[in-house]
Amino acid sequence: MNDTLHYTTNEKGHLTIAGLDTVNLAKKFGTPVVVYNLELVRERARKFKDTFEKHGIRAQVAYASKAFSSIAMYQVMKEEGLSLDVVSSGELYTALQADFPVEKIHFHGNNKSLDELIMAFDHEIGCIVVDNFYELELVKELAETRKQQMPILLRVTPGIEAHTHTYITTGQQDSKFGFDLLNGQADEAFESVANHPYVELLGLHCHIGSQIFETNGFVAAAEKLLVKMQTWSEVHHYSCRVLNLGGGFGIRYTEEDTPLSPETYVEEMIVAIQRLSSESAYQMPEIWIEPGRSLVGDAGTTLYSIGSQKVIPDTRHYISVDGGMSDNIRPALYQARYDARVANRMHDNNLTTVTVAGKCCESGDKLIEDIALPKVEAGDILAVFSTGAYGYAMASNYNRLARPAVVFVENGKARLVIRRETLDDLVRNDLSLYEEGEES
Ligand SMILES: Cc1ncc(COP(=O)(O)O)c(C=O)c1O
Ligand SMILES: N[C@@H](CCCC[NH3+])C(=O)O
Repeated sequence: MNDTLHYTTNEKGHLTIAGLDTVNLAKKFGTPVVVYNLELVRERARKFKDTFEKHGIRAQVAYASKAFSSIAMYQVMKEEGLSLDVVSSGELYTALQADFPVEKIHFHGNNKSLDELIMAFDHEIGCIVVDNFYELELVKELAETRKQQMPILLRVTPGIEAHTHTYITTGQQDSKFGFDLLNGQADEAFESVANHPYVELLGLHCHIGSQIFETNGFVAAAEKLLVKMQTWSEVHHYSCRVLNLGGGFGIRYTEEDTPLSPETYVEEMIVAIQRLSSESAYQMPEIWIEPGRSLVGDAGTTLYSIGSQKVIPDTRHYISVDGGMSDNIRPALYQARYDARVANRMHDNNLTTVTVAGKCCESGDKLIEDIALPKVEAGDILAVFSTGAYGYAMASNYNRLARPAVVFVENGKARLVIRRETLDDLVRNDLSLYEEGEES
C-alpha cells in the first residue's frame, strides 16, 4: 500500500485493470460499472492474515462487509479463509446465500432487532458483538429460553478520537456505539454476563474510526481494553481470550493519502499487545481485526461515460458523467477526494482543470472538484479510482437512477457479479393506485 498511485496502460493508451482494457470493459458491461481488481483484494486479505500467522498469533481477520456486500465478494473472503463482520439481517442473509461458514460470522450493530438476533441464533453464528444493555438483555433472554450457547464480545468505546472525518470516528466517548469504558458501563455489562450459563463472553471489541493512517490509536485502544480485561481477571477471576481492535486501516484515494501496509498495522498491534500482556502478566489474547476499506477500497474503480460539458468562463469547467452521488455519496457526505483518469486518453498530457459532476438533480453532486484531465468529448470513459469501499454499498436510487453493474477481474478474465439494475427493478416494489391491493 506504500507505493504511489500507479496505473497500467496498454499500447492503445487505454487504462488496464488486472491486464484488461477498461474501454473494452465499459463497452461490454456498460457504464457506470464498478470494476474490482480481485488480485489486489486477495493480496490484501493474505497480507493481513499471513502477518498474524508469521508471528504465531491466534487471530481472526473479519472482512467488514459493510464496505461492499455481495455474494461473490463473500465467496472470495471465504476462499481466503477470512471471517465476516455483518451488521444487518440483509448482510447475514447475503452471507448465508454465499454459504459463508456460520461459525466465522460476527454480528455487529447498535440496534439489532429481535428478529435479527433470532436469525443469528437460528444460524448459530460465530459471535454477536453486543453493543448496549437493551441488546444484552435480549441476547441473555434468547440464550436462556432456547438453552443455546451464544459467544459474544462486548463493544466498548475507549474514549479515543482517531484523526479522521468526524462522521467516521466511532471510538470517542460521545458515540452511539458501545459501552463506555470509562464511566462504568462496560463493568456493569461485564458483571451482568460473566459466568452466564449460555452466553459466553469472549472478550472486548472496539473500533476507533475509519481511514486511519497511523498505528498509535490502535495501540492506545489495545492498552485501554487490556487494562480492563486484566482488572476483570484480578477482581473477578474471569479471563477474556479475545481482543478485537476493529477496522479502520486507511487507503490511498489521492496522492495526499499515506497509508501503511497491512503488515505494518498488524505488526505494530502485535508488538504492543505482546508488550502490554507480558508487562501485566496477562495471557496473550487472540487478536481479531475487521478491515473493510483496506480490503476492497482501492481495488475498485468506477468507469463512467462522459456526456455533457459546461464551461463558465473564468469560473469552472464542468464535465458530467452518467452516475454521481447515487453510486458514490462520499464526496457529498464527507467531502471525500478522489483521483481519476480518462481511460481512453491515458497518454494525452494536454491537461486542463475541470470539475466532474454527476447527473443527479443536486448542485452538490460533484464527484471531483478541480482535477487536471485531458480535453474530453462525449463518450470518453472516466475512471474514478478507489471506489471499492462504501461506494456501491452506499448507493441509492436517488432520481430513480439504476445502481451500476459490478464486475470482478482476475487472471485476464472479467466476470459480472452484480447485474446493473433495470428500469423494471426500479418499480418492482411500487404498487399502482388502481390495482386491487391491500386496504389500510
Ligand atoms: C465495527 C466496525 N468494524 C469495522 C469497520 C470497518 O472499517 P474500515 O472499512 O474503515 O476498515 C467499521 C466501519 O468503520 C466498523 O464500524
Ligand atoms: N461509510 C464511511 C465509513 C463508515 C464505516 C462504518 N463504521 C466511509 O465511506 O468512509
